[in-house]
Amino acid sequence: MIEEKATILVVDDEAMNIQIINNALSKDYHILAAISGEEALRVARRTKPDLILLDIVLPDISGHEVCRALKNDIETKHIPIIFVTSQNRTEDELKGLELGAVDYFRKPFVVPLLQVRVRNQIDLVVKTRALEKMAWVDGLTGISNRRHFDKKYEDACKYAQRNKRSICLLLIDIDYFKQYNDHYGHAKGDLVLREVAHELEAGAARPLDLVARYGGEEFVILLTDSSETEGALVAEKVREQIEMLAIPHEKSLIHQVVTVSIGVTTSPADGVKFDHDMLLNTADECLYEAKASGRNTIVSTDFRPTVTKE
Ligand SMILES: Nc1nc2c(ncn2[C@@H]2O[C@H](COP(=O)(O)OP(=O)(O)OP(=O)(O)O)[C@@H](O)[C@H]2O)c(=O)[nH]1
Repeated sequence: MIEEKATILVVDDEAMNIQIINNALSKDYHILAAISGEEALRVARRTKPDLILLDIVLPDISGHEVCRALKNDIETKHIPIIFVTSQNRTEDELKGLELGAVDYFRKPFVVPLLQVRVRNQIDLVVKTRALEKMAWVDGLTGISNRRHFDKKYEDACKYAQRNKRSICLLLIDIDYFKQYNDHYGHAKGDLVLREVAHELEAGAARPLDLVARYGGEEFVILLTDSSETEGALVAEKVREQIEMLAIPHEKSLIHQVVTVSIGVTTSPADGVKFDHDMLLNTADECLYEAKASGRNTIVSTDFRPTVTKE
């Protein structure tokens, strides 16, 4: 379920039509209104509504153009659009559907029909989101899984290159976890993975930070728009927080509690193209060094990955 009321953007240049739709739907949904095509684009980009009811004839650009623009924008292409119009020409209906609208209905409104068709679309939005979430989430820890990380990582690298920003990668590995499992059992090991994941999320809590389970007992944190100093600060904070959880680990060779080692690296901030896999390799090398230098520590480098030619 969408926890709060779903938001529907109603685009119509006639106040009376907006009023009718508002009366029919506002009990169950949060209604936003726009009276022109340009306003619709602005509101849709800013608020990302769950559904758009879009008139075709508008005073500036047509509803078809609004639909095309929204479907061409990565931020809004997923928003379902229902055309609502007094035009009843089949070619208009066809054009709307071909542009990516999910449904089409005609004025004057039959209110119960409007309500049912809107509810069906919102139900679909809710189910799709639940499925997407399942596909992205690691079942054991509830944080993002590797697939989600891979996607977000690619997007973040492109963003960094385009905008001359740097991103930070932190690879985190639990120390002597095999010994932990062997001594305390796999179920207790699972609990540790959950606690560590929780602590990582608390330590990298900015809206654009991403914490994911990278492999068995390995995690990754992606910090968008962050310098090497910031990356090292976050790494040191989470390392310390995990140590302070004081989860007993009798078989650890360094400490009698669960600890982590962390490799940190940062991408170039000058917009130069870099090899995304190599950045990950660099973080992995740092992690290896952190393990080799005694564990329960971080190793950070400003190593610049090899520039790729394109
Ligand atoms: N409980 C539990 N254990 C897991 C899971 N996935 C991987 N592991 C365990 O994680 C352990 C990883 O062990 P190693 O790669 O040898 O690393 P380590 O013992 O932590 O040693 P260092 O990294 O060198 O400190 C293995 O025992 C895996 O079985 C999981 O989902 N649950």
